[in-house]
Amino acid sequence: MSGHDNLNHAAQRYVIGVDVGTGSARAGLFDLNGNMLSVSKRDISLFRDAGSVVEQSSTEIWIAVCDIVREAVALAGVDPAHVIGLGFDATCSLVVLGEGGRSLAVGPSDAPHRDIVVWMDHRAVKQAERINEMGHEVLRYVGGRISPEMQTPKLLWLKENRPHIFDAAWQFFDLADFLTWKSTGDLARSTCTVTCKWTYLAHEQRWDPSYFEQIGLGNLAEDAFARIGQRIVEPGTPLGQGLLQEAADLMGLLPGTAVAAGMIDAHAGGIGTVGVGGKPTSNMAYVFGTSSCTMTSTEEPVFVPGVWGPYYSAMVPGIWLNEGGQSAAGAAIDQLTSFHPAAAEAAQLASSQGKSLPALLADHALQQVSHPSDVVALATGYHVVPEFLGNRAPFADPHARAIIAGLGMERDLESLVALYVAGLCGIGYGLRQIIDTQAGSGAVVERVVISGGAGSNPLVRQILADASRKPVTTISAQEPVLLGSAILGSVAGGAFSNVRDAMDALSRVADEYLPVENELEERHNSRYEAFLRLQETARVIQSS
Ligand SMILES: Nc1ncnc2c1ncn2[C@@H]1O[C@H](COP(=O)(O)OP(=O)(O)O)[C@@H](O)[C@H]1O
Ligand SMILES: O=C(CO)[C@H](O)[C@H](O)COP(=O)(O)O
Repeated sequence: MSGHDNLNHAAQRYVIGVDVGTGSARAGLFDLNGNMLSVSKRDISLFRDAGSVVEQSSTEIWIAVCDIVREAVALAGVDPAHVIGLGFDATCSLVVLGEGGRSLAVGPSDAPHRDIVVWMDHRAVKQAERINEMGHEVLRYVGGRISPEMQTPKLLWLKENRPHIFDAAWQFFDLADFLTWKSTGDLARSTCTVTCKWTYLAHEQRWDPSYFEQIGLGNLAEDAFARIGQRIVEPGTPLGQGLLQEAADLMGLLPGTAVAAGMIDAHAGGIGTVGVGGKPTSNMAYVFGTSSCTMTSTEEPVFVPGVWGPYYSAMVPGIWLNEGGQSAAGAAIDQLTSFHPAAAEAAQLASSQGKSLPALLADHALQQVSHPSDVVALATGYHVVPEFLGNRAPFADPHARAIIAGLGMERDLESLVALYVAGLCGIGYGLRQIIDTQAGSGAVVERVVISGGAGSNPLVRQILADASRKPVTTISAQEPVLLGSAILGSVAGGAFSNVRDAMDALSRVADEYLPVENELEERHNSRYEAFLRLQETARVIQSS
């Protein structure tokens, strides 16, 4: 082959990344320089019931995923034979399937298509509390406390409340592992999913049966973990024989196309971003979508009470991860703004302009100032601790609740804008609190590298930099989370020999948002003090 042919050959190889977030699934087709040639998206349903039940349908998600992959290939106009690999990431939601992959109803509605307990479902709060009281050694590797967002409390809830479903279940999957199984028929689980959400000890490459016995899930251990994962592989590992014929037909790809072991969505955002500057340990990945996830990598394990981890090899291979963030972040902004009297009118205005409500509010805020950092002045008197769905870090407290301070009788759009800015500041102060807490335990970061739907807005980035006092960096990829899953596909497809090499090659710094250094710095410092005081007050009054 001539040099010219070689170049052509490289230019004609593509990879696909699929990201299943809470509210939508996206597929992006990339070349091997990290350029995204096409993207396709579908909204996915959330079914909510009384209490904190939140469910989804794996069938709906699978159909959406196949459709968007087919669309992305068609939009880019590439020959499917030139697609060398496919990677998946998804929220860490629990999929429950019976023999032959039949959907099992996970909740009280008994609707069989509702076979996913979504990550944000807090039905297992009591089970999590009981597990925490037992204090098993494995909890050291989840920040000291298991979260009801993780899978073992959810499995225990199923066993106690829907024993017929628990007994009938053939496989319990994290959503990303479900998608790779559907695509290839391979039951392997990813180190990322089982380490972060199922208490697999990746640093020792084993499950701990005594944990499962102690908490009342001993039968999962008795059959050598056949229902939750016997073969655990690194993200990016090629699975099975690649795409099955049926999946390939649905996706418009060739059977045998390499499929990579996947990742949780936040972690894909992490590998899509933290490689910039060549030093993942200096960078905190911040994935700002429905929730927010802070992902910090260290060479040695760092134990930070209240911050999930340390997890070995769960994101960047061969190093440790601490994961914090907030359960509701974009969702907190949505909830906060929905209470305001001007919300419905503003939402209509936004839709008439083809924007989301938060995007409209950000634009309105920017129109009133000469520099983005100045928007903090619009929020004067308003303070928000946006913990609508508990505190993920650094308190690991699912019972924590939000506080909104400073409300008057205002009904106008301006006050809604002010509330929105105060909400974003609150998200930024939560980030600052996590950065400070981790630094106190030895995990120091120099910058925040941002991704996620909410993180794509320039005003959001500037407010986060000002509130957290860290530079906020963006990478050149338009969709860093999709790039992360495409990186996995590129490794499985043989374009790179490992994830680290692919990260180095494909992520490039784009912009940097520096923390403001004029008198507004002091304004943020005093607002941060107010945030801490209000958060403490919320904790004190929680049970009264
Ligand atoms: N400019 C913005 N300001 C604040 N929040 C935003 C903004 N744009 C989007 N969001 C929020 O981000 C969330 C969607 O992010 P995305 O990453 O697409 O979601 P998913 O969790 O489904 O992956 C929604 O809660 C949305 O309201
Ligand atoms: O717990 C998670 C990561 O560890 C969830 O998957 C995540 O928080 C949900 O992600 P998103 O906000 O992007 O929908």
